Amino acid sequence: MKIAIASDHGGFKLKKHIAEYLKEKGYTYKDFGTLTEESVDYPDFAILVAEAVAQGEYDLGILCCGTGIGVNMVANKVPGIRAAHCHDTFSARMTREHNDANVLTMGERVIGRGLAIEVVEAFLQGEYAGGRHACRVEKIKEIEARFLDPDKSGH
Ligand SMILES: O=C(CO)[C@H](O)[C@H](O)[C@H](O)COP(=O)(O)O
Repeated sequence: MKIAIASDHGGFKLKKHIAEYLKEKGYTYKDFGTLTEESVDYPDFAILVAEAVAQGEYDLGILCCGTGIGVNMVANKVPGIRAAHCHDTFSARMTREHNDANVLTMGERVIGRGLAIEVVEAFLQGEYAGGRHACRVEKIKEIEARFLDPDKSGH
C-alpha cells in the first residue's frame, strides 16, 4: 500500500509524527510537503496528495492542517477523491468500510498525537465492504460526473 501525505504549517508537526509512525511500521509513503513550519496555504499541498491518489499513483492519502477542514475541502474538489474528516477511530474505520474513502484529513489543533495515530491505523486497516454500500458510492460518483459533464446534469 502506497500512502501520500501532506500538510500546511498548521498540521506540520502532526504530519511529521504520522510520517515517523508510518516509517517505523514499514509503510511506503511520500511526504508532499510542506517541509517547514513557515506559513503556507493549505490548498497548495492538499491538491498534491489529492491528485496523486486520484491518478492512482498512491492508494490512500493523509492530510493535516490546523483543523483538517481546509485540506478536506480541497481534496473533495478533486474528481475521484472521497476525503473523510475523522478524529475518532470508529469514523475512520467506517469511512473506509462504507464510503470507500481514499483520503483521511485531521487537525493538529484538534486531536492529540496518540489518538491521531490510532485514527490513522484504523483508516489504513479498514477495508471497503462493498455490498449494499456499492450502489451508494456509485451514486456519489454519478453526482460527481454530473458536474464534470454538463450533458449529464439534467438541466
Ligand atoms: O484551513 C484550515 C482551517 O480549515 C487550517 O486549519 C489552516 O491550517 C489554518 O487556517 C491556518 O491558520 P493560520 O492562522 O494561518 O495558522
